[in-house]
Amino acid sequence: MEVAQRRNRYEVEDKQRAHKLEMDELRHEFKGEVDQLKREHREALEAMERRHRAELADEQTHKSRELQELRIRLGAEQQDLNLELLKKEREIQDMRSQVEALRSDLDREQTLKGALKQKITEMEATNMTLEERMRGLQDQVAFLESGSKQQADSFANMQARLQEALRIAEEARQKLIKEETERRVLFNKYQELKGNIRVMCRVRPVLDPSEGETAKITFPDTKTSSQIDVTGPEEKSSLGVINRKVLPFEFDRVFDPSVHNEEVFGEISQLVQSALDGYNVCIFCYGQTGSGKTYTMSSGDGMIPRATHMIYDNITKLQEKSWTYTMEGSFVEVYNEELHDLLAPGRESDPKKRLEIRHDEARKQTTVLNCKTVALDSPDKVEAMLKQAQNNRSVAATKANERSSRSHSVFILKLVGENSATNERCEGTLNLVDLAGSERLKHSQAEGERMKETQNINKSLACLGDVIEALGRGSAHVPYRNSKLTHLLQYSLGGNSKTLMFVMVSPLEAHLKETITSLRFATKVSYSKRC
Ligand SMILES: Nc1ncnc2c1ncn2[C@@H]1O[C@H](COP(=O)(O)OP(=O)(O)OP(=O)(O)O)[C@@H](O)[C@H]1O
Repeated sequence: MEVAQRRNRYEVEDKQRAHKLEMDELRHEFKGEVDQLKREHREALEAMERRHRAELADEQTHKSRELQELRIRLGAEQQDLNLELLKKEREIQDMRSQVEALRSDLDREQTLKGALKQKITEMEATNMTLEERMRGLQDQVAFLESGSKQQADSFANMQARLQEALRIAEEARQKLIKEETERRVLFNKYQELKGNIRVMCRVRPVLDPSEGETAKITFPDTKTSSQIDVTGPEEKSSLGVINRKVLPFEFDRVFDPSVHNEEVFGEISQLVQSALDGYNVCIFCYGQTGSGKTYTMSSGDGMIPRATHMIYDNITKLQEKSWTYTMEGSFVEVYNEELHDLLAPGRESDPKKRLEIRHDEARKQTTVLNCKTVALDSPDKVEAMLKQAQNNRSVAATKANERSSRSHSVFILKLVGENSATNERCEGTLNLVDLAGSERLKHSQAEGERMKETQNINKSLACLGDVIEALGRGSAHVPYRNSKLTHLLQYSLGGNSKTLMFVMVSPLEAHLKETITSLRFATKVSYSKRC
């Protein structure tokens, strides 16, 4: 049993060993097969990968070639499109220019159409007028053909009507001329009622604050503007009280500093009219240096240019009343009681050409022998003349120190009017006088030439005051011959002449004394006419 068991065990162990060998062999075989399969599989995979890679590379090459081609094609197409776009833009531009051209053509056409329409309207109107005229002519032809009796009647009728119209026109003209003569008489009466001597006062404005303190000047009469009140300098009473009196002055008119030359001329224009009507007129500007005499008289819009412009206007209007005027101007200066021609300076140094005053007693007219007169047939000539006189005065000023304020200048305007219908004649003179500065220099301070000048100015201004005063009082003796100025103006101061004295006043406190002296002088002149 044991042997059987052992044999069995040997057999089992043999079988196990054989099985194990078999198993190992099988395992070995299997492993070999698996490795082989793995190798084959890997190789197949690798081959497949290589193939796929190659295919992918081929595909990529193919696709990139296609892409390249596509890009090239797109680039070409883009270029074509750009070219097309440029072409279109050029076409649009061309079309725009065409539209513009068409539009301006249209505008032109429309303007042309408008003009043509207007022409047609005008031609239609002309046509109508022509048709009317033709009808009239046809009527005339018919009338002429209708027998001479009717024609003669009609002609006589027309002539009678024409004569009647001419008679009425002549009557109206005569009436107009007569009315002008009457107007002159009435106007002169009105002027005489207003006074043949008038005194007005003008206060100039302060030109700059640096001029100094202003004087206390008031204008209480706002209705008639005829009063000026000046607060005088300080005065000490007998009791030692210091006081300032208000000094009232009254004139025909007082112009405050705000008044312009235009308004001042409004007051004197009636006197200019009187000169045109054949009366002699004198307008003086009196006052201390710098008070505004030259500004009022001969500045660009002063009395002289305004007066001449007014005269030109009126002369033109008077032509329809058969009046024709000639106007002549001269400009002289009275310096140291001697006459000088401001339009021909230096001529009087020749004794034969010295200026001399000649009076025509019968005509009551004055002429200055050897004095240059200028025919003033246009306003330009007046301006040129004023400029020349101004230049000549300035030349003299450098020679004789402030000559303009130390001499009297007289602008003489002679106006001669003739009426062809009535044979009336009138001769008037307008004298516009810018007097020398009226400030009183103390004689002790002035010497030599200056003293002579001062004496002459004081004398001539006092003499002017005396003459006007004597005329105002109606005195039998008027001292014209006491000064060159009054002698020159003799026929423009007396009789039915008109005189206006402007007293010019400075607004400054520093000039207060001169202001009061000037106002007193003017009051003396003004009161005399009321006596
Ligand atoms: N009403 C005014 N309005 C404005 N400025 C004025 C007026 N009046 C005078 N003036 C000015 O005052 C200054 C002095 O005036 P203007 O020369 O007329 O004085 P005048 O009295 O003529 O002096 P003179 O005797 O020295 O010639 C000038 O500069 C002028 O322009």
